[in-house]
Amino acid sequence: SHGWGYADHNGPEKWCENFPVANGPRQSPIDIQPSGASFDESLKPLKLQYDPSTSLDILNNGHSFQVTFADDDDSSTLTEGPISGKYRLKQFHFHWGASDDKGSEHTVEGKCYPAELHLVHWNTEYPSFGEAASKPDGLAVVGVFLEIGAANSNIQKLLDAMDAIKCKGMQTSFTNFDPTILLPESLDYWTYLGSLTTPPLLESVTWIVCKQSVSVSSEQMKKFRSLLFTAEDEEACCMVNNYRPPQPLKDREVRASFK
Ligand SMILES: CCCCCNS(=O)(=O)c1cc(S(N)(=O)=O)ccc1C(=O)O
Ligand SMILES: [Zn+2]
Repeated sequence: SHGWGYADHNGPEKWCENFPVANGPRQSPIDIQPSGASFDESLKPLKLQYDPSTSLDILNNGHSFQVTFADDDDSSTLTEGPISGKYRLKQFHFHWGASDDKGSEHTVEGKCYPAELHLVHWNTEYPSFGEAASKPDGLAVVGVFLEIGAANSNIQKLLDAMDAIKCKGMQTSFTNFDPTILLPESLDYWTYLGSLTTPPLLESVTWIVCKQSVSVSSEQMKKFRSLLFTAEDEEACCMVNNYRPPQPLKDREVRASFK
């Protein structure tokens, strides 16, 4: 298992061996310090327009699970917010911990959340996702924190598919799903220039992290942890702690869309 992962032998502390950009100037995630963020009145509200008919399937990709969207037209897009132009939704996925006290990638004044949702979009200025992923303004990822509280019936729709994608490489149809229902009521956000949080760690992401979290119950978090990093024919390893810890802010500013 030479591939990257989240274990001691192939986890975040080792990624720089094959991906030297891991120590680059704009790595993600970061610890967000609200007192250090500057309110920018020029930041617009996020405009998320998703067509549920673009959702295709749900997949265990060996490092998370993702819902993949058809991105061959402008049916599901992100516009406004801190970005210019139009970005298409490609997939969303989550990061989570082995227990409720950790799991998010971004932290807020050192506070970890039990999980974090990422909605990945690519700039239609470029001909494809793969092209966009290598450009400094190629990707825009919306991050949403999950906080332990009431059970979330919208997240439950995803969890009901977990048994069908238990092992790496398993996927099943997941149609007619509108990811808007996963978002918090307020779309106030922090934004900064960063990177993918998994290899290849490309420094091509405009991060848009929502200030408000959404709820998930402790029982629902146990269902996330029922997934496996491993394929059916491998020794089972629970899919937990699939998060990268916060990286140095270096010469970057974090802006807030709200006072
Ligand atoms: C061209 C290579 C790009 C690979 C990145 N793909 S991705 O969908 O943007 C992605 C983003 C992220 S993240 N956490 O949003 O940076 C994590 C995983 C993946 C993935 O590939 O599964
Ligand atoms: Zn992610």
